[in-house]
Amino acid sequence: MSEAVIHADVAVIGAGSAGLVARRHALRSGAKRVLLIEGGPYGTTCARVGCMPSKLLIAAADAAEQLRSARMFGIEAGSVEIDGAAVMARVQRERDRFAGFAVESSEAIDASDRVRGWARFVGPRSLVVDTAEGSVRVEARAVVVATGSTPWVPPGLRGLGDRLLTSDSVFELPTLPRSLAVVGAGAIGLELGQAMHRLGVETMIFAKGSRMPLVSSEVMQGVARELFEASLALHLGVADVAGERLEGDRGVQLRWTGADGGAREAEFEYVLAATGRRSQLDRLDLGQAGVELDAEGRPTSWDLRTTQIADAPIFMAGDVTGVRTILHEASAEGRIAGSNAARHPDVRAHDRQVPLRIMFTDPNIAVVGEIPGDADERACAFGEVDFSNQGRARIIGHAHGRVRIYGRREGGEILGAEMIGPGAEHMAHLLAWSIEQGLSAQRAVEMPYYHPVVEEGLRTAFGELAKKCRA
Ligand SMILES: Cc1cc2nc3c(=O)[nH]c(=O)nc-3n(C[C@H](O)[C@H](O)[C@H](O)COP(=O)(O)OP(=O)(O)OC[C@H]3O[C@@H](n4cnc5c(N)ncnc54)[C@H](O)[C@@H]3O)c2cc1C
Ligand SMILES: NC(=O)c1ccc[n+]([C@@H]2O[C@H](COP(=O)([O-])OP(=O)(O)OC[C@H]3O[C@@H](n4cnc5c(N)ncnc54)[C@H](O)[C@@H]3O)[C@@H](O)[C@H]2O)c1
Repeated sequence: MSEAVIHADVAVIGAGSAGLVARRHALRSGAKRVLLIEGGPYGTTCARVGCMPSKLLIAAADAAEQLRSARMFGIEAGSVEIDGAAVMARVQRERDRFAGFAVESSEAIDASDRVRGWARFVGPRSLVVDTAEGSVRVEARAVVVATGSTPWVPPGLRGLGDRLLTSDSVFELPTLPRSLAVVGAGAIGLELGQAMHRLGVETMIFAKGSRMPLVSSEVMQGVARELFEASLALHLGVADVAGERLEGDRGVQLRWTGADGGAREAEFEYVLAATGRRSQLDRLDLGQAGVELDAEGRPTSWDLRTTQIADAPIFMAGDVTGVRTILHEASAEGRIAGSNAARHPDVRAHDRQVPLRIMFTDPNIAVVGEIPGDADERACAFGEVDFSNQGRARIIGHAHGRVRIYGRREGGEILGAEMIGPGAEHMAHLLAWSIEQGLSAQRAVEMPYYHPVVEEGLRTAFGELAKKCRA
């Protein structure tokens, strides 16, 4: 039987955040027919298993923490009782609401412009999609690969069966676990590990690396380690983390080698692998598209400003690139990829936004723009503020953390910032917008600052930076 063939101007593989935006922008840029191909569930990673459920769990943890910390203000809230089933029910209810909107936006697309199944390349412009009804051939003038990423689990944890969690499954738990080993201290490990700890789950966090995420200078590394090690059972620099599923309800026996070289073990009800994510390229057979691939199957050439793979009629956007693996960058890349795919071969380079990353831990960790290394010391300077003595931070009982703002010595242009502290998620936005506007440290000091707010700390750091710069 011959395969059905669908002709399209642009084929978008993946109905996640990047793919949905790419489809819209391909249509806006003149494509007449855009085909959206999705192999998994609609609803997007962000809404189903990513940004939204993780922030919902953190919101519950923050509520518990606020009650506990009320004592500092002379308020006795009594013992904090956590109803794990109710916590997870709210996470799931609100998550379903968010994911429902994303499902609706996919299902609103005309059925003839959608295919459900896993796509693979059979040529630079040709795909085969394995659908429930058989395979479909797609011929497109250009293709957008927006296939996202999936959790990676180290071999030592793969045999844990029903007691192994990843971010794909943890939000499905009917109630909070009694105890949890979180393997990985990146964005997922620290956000979820801290939330679980605050929700009364006996939590230990382990990571192979010995550095804290996002911040790069040694000073900020020190601040991050000190703050998080003081409040969490955080074990950095461990090796050989491996587990064994125990019988019945006993959970998991986890073994690891501590940073001091000593062998350790402990029992946990569940293990959460938060050990990084891998681009979903495996099903795609990109080699068949004539794209040059490295040893890990990734394209050797991808342009951040055009999103094009080498000079192929193929564009790549979102987590699959493995470069800027966060939501607003997936959307930005979707916009570029969609419009360039529609215009191909008239491919245009777009300026990318100032990098901005935020971890929703308490305190927040954030990094904005470019962080100069030690080698750039002659051209760049920094100004700092320590939040342990900052007015508003002391008032609200969150007097910890530090902000370091970097700028160019010649002219004082603000380049970037590393921050750990109260409200860093908001201050990071101010900084990102300032950098986008080309603001100098001298001008930033002259901006309005209400009193008393944590942003006054930024003025202190801008002031110190301005003194080190020539106007
Ligand atoms: C726990 C967690 C918390 C996060 N928190 C934040 C946060 O607070 N802020 C933030 O900015 N980012 C956060 N992120 C990251 C953010 O979720 C991602 O950057 C974003 O969702 C990536 O979108 P995407 O479109 O690239 O991928 P996805 O939304 O994963 O879409 C890819 C789609 O492609 C489909 N697909 C794959 N291969 C094929 C194929 N061969 N054929 C057909 N379809 C295919 C998949 O099924 C999937 O639906 C978080 C991620 C996680 C896991
Ligand atoms: N707030 C946010 O923006 C946010 C929140 C959550 C997730 N995310 C996205 O999800 C991505 C993935 O997050 P992640 O935390 O899984 O990855 P990550 O790469 O940030 O961190 C991986 C961690 O796992 C550890 N690790 C790796 N292999 C190990 C092993 N074999 N044994 C022990 N430890 C090991 C590393 O040392 C590191 O601490 C992030 O990079 C980000 O793009 C973003």
